[in-house]
Amino acid sequence: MISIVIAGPRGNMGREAVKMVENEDQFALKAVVDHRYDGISMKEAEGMEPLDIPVYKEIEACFTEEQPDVLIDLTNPETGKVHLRKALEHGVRPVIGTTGFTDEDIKELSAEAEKKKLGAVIAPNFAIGAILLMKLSRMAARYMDDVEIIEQHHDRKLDAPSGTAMKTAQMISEVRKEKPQGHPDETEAWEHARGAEYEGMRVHSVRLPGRVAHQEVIFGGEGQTLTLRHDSLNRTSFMPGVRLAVEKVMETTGLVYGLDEFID
Ligand SMILES: NC(=O)C1=CN([C@@H]2O[C@H](COP(=O)(O)OP(=O)(O)OC[C@H]3O[C@@H](n4cnc5c(N)ncnc54)[C@H](OP(=O)(O)O)[C@@H]3O)[C@@H](O)[C@H]2O)C=CC1
Ligand SMILES: O=C(O)C1=N[C@H](C(=O)O)C[C@H](O)C1
Repeated sequence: MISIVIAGPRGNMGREAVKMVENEDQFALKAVVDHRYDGISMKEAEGMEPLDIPVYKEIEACFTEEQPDVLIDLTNPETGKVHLRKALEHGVRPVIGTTGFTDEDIKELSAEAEKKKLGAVIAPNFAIGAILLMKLSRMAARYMDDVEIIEQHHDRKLDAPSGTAMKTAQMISEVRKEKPQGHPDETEAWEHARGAEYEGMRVHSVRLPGRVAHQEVIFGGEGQTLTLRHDSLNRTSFMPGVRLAVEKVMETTGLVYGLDEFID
């Protein structure tokens, strides 16, 4: 049995994660962390599943003598970083779905997990299709090195570019030599018209009500283009990946950034 704490249980992702954990026989939900409630049970809190599970404001309250095995964090980048560090300090394995971390953050958090000799996962996208999109993009970039990424999300999203777009660009850069794209003399009459830039690749972030989570990776070559696209149509699409991350974090040591390592 894997004992789990979830941070962010009222959120879009947190609500789905609570349901998933409750439905899996090999998982037990020990407590949830929500900055708006403390010392009550989930069934007494507005916007939570009607469960008899304790809610704490501070994550330390969950790390009592009966330690959980895993923390799932689905909050925001500032909170996610604090939670990851505190989990490691208490010997609890973090699975962080929260996005908005910089390359520096990942390096620092990776060193901390290594020092503690504990498994940790930061997964910018839990959807299996999105992970395949990233892997296929890396494969395509070996042959087509002109590439732009367009990610689209709901307009409640805090971070840009999405964690998925950042990880995709990083995976592409493993095989693509850094180079500028577009016309060498191109100009922008309106600032940011060409989007964000990562090693010469351009990344465009669309935020609209009605969207959930979508990404296109477009490769261009002489007389041809290749478009790879993934769409998450609801948050349930992320749950098989959350389940996989929880199972894998129990078997690993050090930080794994992205579920691509777990999918052959
Ligand atoms: N890896 C993946 O596959 C996916 C990752 N995400 C990422 O997950 C994160 C959450 O997304 P989503 O569920 O849509 O966002 P929501 O805004 O719907 O949920 C976030 C929740 O966290 C709560 N929260 C904020 N601060 C704290 C805190 N200190 N302690 C506990 N809870 C806190 C918020 O409460 P309040 O509203 O009161 O502030 C809110 O209920 C984002 O970073 C998003 O990018 C999203 C989808 C998939
Ligand atoms: O905020 C979201 O919704 C999502 N965030 C993740 C990201 O930033 O890539 C994963 C998915 O795209 C949904």
